[in-house]
Amino acid sequence: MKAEFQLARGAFALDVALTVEPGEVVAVVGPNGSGKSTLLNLIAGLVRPDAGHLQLGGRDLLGTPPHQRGIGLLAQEPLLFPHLTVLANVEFGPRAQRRADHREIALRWLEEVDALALAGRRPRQLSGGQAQRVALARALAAEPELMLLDEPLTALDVDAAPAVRGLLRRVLRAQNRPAIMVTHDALDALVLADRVIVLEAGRIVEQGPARAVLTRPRSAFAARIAGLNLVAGTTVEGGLRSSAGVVIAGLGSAGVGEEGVAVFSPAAVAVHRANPHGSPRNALRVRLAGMEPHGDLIRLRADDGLAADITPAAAAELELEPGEQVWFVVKATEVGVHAANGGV
Ligand SMILES: Nc1ncnc2c1ncn2[C@@H]1O[C@H](COP(=O)(O)OP(=O)(O)OP(=O)(O)O)[C@@H](O)[C@H]1O
Repeated sequence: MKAEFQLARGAFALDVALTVEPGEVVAVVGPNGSGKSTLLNLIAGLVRPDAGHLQLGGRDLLGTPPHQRGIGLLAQEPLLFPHLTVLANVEFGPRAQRRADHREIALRWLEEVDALALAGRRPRQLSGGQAQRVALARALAAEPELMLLDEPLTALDVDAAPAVRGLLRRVLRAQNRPAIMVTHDALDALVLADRVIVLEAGRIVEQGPARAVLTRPRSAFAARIAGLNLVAGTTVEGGLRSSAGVVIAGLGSAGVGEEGVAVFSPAAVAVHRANPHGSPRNALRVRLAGMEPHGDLIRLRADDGLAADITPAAAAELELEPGEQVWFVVKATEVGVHAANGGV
């Protein structure tokens, strides 16, 4: 997909050029009002730009109405047709395209999203996570050339989100169709996207591989949503082996032997001068590179990029100096281990 849009609407102006390669998943992040929804709506054909162009699979789409663009949308809410069964919902797209094999297509996609057993139910008989899986199957059954995802996990509760995130990752990766996802969640960007684009006031201010943008953010917004500790490596039973060979115990649904990432918040890190032997925690030996104020806390930065947020009192007590070796200690229950995409 290749797009360029200019749009002025009162005080808001959008000016964006964007190319998404086949099979590539791009996450769009940015502050409220930066134009993320407007960008998705321009691509979907729900908003018309003042100028620009949009090419998808060799077709020029700007004059094409939304339903003929071959673009699928997964919104925050599943928006299933309440009076139709799950199967009929998923069959809707291929039926509208007069595909003789609409039933087979629908069953295949329901199977793909682990929802075959739900085929005979009505949407009101589904949990939030089940409904979102069915909505994904419905979008993909129409075989769109491009998928748009608008905060697809936001409406799910914390128990349902990991399974749907894992499913999205599997399904999006298995596809050759490009996808663009708006999200406010650094983890979604990291796990699902190859590339992250940061939008501010209608313009792209930063873009790059998800891990690079989230660990070395250059824009203020990326810095705000990022700030997570990320350790790349290979998933092992109960954790991840970093590329430096250190095993970090954590929780997650990733399989074993996958390219992955361990994620934890700087606030979950305790800092010790000596190795707290015998503790059932992860202890990572690091060299301090710097210290800076971070809200009411002090952020310690290690030379491998890891960060720890500790109170000024704790920092004073430790009498830390840059260049010193210390231990960053974090409980396994505070570490998420995820299979990861792009640039990890
Ligand atoms: N229908 C509309 N008419 C006029 N202005 C609009 C309309 N919809 C959005 N805007 C304005 O356009 C700008 C971009 O809004 P948009 O919804 O695209 O941002 P967003 O990044 O998706 O924000 P959020 O994260 O809050 O969803 C905002 O200044 C908003 O007030």
